Amino acid sequence: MTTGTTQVTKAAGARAAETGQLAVDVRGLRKRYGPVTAVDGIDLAVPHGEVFGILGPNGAGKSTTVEILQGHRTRDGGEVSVLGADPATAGRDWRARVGIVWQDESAPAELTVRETVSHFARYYPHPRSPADVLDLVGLQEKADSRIKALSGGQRRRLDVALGIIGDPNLLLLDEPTTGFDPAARRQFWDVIRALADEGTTVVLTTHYLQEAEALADRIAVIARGRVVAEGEPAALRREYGGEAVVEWTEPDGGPRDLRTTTPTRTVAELMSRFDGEIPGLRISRPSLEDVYLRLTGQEDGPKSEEDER
Ligand SMILES: Nc1ncnc2c1ncn2[C@@H]1O[C@H](COP(=O)(O)OP(=O)(O)OP(=O)(O)O)[C@@H](O)[C@H]1O
Repeated sequence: MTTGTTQVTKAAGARAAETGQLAVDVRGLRKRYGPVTAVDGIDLAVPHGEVFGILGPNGAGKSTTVEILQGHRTRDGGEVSVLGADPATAGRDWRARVGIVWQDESAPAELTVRETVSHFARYYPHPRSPADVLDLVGLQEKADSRIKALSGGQRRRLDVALGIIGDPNLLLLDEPTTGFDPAARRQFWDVIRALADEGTTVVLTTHYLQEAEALADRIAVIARGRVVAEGEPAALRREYGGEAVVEWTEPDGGPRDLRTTTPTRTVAELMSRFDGEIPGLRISRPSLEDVYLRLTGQEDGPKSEEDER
């Protein structure tokens, strides 16, 4: 359910989209910490209404990038426009339109969930209704629970509730599900999808490939402070996936495999050679995980949900 205010601000987002203005427009972003180059010339273009994933291994420069978008970190170079303003100098009105999900929001443990959300709503000129927000994040049944009694996953959903109570046009999330168990992670994804369905632009960082693939319309893969690939998950797989592998078993029992960009032709040739079923036929394509590992040059691979069980 959306409030009247939500419709008005989302309509403003749609108008910006019509005029071709991007929600996030970053060009040549650079940031150093002493001798360490954390961000080394990043470009990002996120249209209104998109869920955009910044994916990369530890230390790639994701948090630094998002903190600059939030206006919480200075940059050394490049141009940054977020909802049409430079975060380094944007004022209060801009802050009210950008939702930030803090980790470990310092909400008073003795307050109830409803009291906390209602309290934070007062900071914003056009807040959403606290009841709608609790509904959206799936905390309506916990509305009268004290914060100290929430589970970790519920606590994180409260953090999201506080990030969206001001009815932002853009939500910026830095590694929102780190430390979640698989069930909590899936519930959290549902919350993000619900926001996206309402038209909220979402930029989130993650080092979980599966999370980026599940949520993002487009992904920027970053490594060592640079964007190494960008596009829709399926397009990335197509573009960087390379060849398919066709495997089969010869009549003498010998296993065979062939790397090819035309697996259909290979199978057609095999069909003309074999009478009936081709023994042991298997066609595999590189997964997005294979692509990600190659792009980021990781030896030990990205984290998966399984690692955290
Ligand atoms: N305040 C800081 N002072 C000095 N170096 C920093 C600081 N913050 C980050 N760095 C360094 O900058 C690089 C990028 O860090 P950043 O936190 O942006 O990466 P990240 O992709 O978010 O990593 P993670 O997934 O581990 O959070 C790393 O080498 C990191 O050690």
